[in-house]
Amino acid sequence: MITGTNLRFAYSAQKKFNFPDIKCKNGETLLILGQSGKGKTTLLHLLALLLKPDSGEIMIAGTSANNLSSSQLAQVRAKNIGIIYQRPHFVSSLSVLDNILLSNYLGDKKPDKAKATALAEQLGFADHLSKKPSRLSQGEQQRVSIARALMNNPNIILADEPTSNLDDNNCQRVIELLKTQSASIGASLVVVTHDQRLKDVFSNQVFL
Ligand SMILES: Nc1ncnc2c1ncn2[C@@H]1O[C@H](COP(=O)(O)OP(=O)(O)OP(=O)(O)O)[C@@H](O)[C@H]1O
Repeated sequence: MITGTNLRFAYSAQKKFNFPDIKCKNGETLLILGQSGKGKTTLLHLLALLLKPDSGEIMIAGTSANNLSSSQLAQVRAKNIGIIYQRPHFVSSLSVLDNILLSNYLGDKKPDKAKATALAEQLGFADHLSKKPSRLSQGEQQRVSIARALMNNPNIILADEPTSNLDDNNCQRVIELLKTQSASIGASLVVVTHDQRLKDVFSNQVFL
């Protein structure tokens, strides 16, 4: 479960955010909708413990992130959270498969090639596993980043605009996969987006 309570964050005196409270229990989904510039990525990065709020509290699996050191925050993140970034960051010299397996290394786990291959098949990019990420289309890269986020069976999956580069077919496929995967491992799934196509497929919603 992840909660964000009374979260405030400012980039500057002019750019301040006061976010609504967030709660997503294990096995549940939450859609956070907002137009461009409303702070969706900022909120997701706060929930991912990549940014520190000026006030308020984030609780991850019953532990408050307040007062944790940077190395403790990194540990909580690696153990609990799978993040799908708005723009995927890959190691360009590694293959798609090795980029996915990096999650296992970073999470202190043995590389699980069978799982990476199974996810690639489910997400429709199994033919590209040996290629360099730069040879894939944006939509394909987005699906690779989803596989990478799911590799360590996270308790919490945070997705930043996971469907924005996808056509309707792939949009449906990706959302189904995210929902099925998070339900099967009992994870909380939090999606931030401005993609109105997702409005009807998530029952819990928060608007920024
Ligand atoms: N590092 C930063 N320093 C200063 N301002 C920033 C920084 N990052 C984001 N902002 C500003 O904060 C606001 C919210 O940005 P954020 O990326 O969270 O919005 P968003 O809702 O995700 O937008 P989009 O849908 O366009 O990605 C924007 O006006 C942005 O310019």
